[in-house]
Amino acid sequence: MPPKKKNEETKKIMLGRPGNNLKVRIVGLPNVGKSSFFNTLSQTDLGKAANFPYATIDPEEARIPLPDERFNWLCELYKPASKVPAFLTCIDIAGLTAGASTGAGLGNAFLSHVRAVDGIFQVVRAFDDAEVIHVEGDVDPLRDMHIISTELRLKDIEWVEKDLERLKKGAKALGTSSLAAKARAEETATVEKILALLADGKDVRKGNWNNKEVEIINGLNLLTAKPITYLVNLSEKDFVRKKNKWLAKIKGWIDENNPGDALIPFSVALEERLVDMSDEEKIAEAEKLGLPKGNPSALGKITTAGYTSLDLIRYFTCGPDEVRAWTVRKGIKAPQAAGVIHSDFENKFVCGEIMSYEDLKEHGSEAQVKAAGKLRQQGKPYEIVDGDICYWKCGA
Ligand SMILES: Nc1ncnc2c1ncn2[C@@H]1O[C@H](COP(=O)(O)OP(=O)(O)OP(=O)(O)O)[C@@H](O)[C@H]1O
Ligand SMILES: [Mg+2]
Repeated sequence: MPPKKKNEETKKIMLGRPGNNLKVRIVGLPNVGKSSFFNTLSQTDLGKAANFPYATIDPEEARIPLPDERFNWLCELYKPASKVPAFLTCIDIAGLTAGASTGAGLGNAFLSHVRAVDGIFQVVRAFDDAEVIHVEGDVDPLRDMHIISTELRLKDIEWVEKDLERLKKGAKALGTSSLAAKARAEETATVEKILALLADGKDVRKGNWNNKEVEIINGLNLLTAKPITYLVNLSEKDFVRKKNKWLAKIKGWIDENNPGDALIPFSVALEERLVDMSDEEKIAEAEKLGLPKGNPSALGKITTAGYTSLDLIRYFTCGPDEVRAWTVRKGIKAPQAAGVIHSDFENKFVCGEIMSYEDLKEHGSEAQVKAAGKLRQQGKPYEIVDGDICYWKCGA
């Protein structure tokens, strides 16, 4: 008989911190449009956009509601007193310059800010505007991407080298035979593997890791393990005509260096004009510009991409008082998902009454979903599916 597949192999641990309140940080060179982007995203002037490098010094944080048709539909159905959509927490930051890993610009403080988040929105400047100073002298997104990627990697190398030193020092005291010594040797081998990958110019999230290695990587909280969504900031004109001399090259750079990372072209200049418009005005604007019917803003797409890059999904709780989306990490089990609402729901978890969004949409009401036998009682082992509608039951 072939050996049974171990549970461990079928269930892959994810890179990154566990948890449901994950954050992305906007990263990029100075003066590429980060704060202006952040402002439009949060519809506030928190980011202090200004036409000079390093206009942003203190990080600013905003919670960005996720566009969500399922949520809108549920609100229509339940007509609740309170509506709470899913959010992505997004933070603005000062610009990063070449040499940051060794302390240039606002170097080390900057990199420690990046360490504190889970994902990265990297704003890449591809708009020409002589009025807006470029710290490197001219517009060259590939050079800029190379600078950021190098700084993040150099910082990781420094971090990993320190850890390796620590491991080697401790190893002597442990001797060779104990269990602890064996574990230490395994950890050292993994850290050496990480270092080799980084030294080869690759980002940690692009490596091939088994679960044990992922746990060690997660413990190190490395910068290049965090997912990146590349946001290419175009002039409004280029965004509208979907043409820019850099776009194909940027795509090529990502394919070569970080295959699979999302690339989203947008225009901060256009977003700034749209931000004060009503929905109808935005649709009219799209028509005027010759863009596809609907809202011409890329912000919804960007927020969704950031959320997805963090492996986040959401479930809903619905009733006349409130329709609410709860963000959880993919792979989460029912009790932990319930615990996002209240720790008692997790500690005294009994079961969940769960239906899928699709079933509710098909049958039109909870009662009919129940009549169709599709409202199910789920126990502790149940893994939440994106779009589940849950009602938790817990003991006294
Ligand atoms: N697509 C665009 N077209 C034209 N100008 C733009 C575009 N995007 C941003 N700008 C302009 O670039 C300037 C710098 O923007 P912003 O302050 O947002 O940059 P930043 O990346 O936050 O800079 P810092 O690193 O200094 O905080 C602003 O004057 C802004 O209006
Ligand atoms: Mg700024």
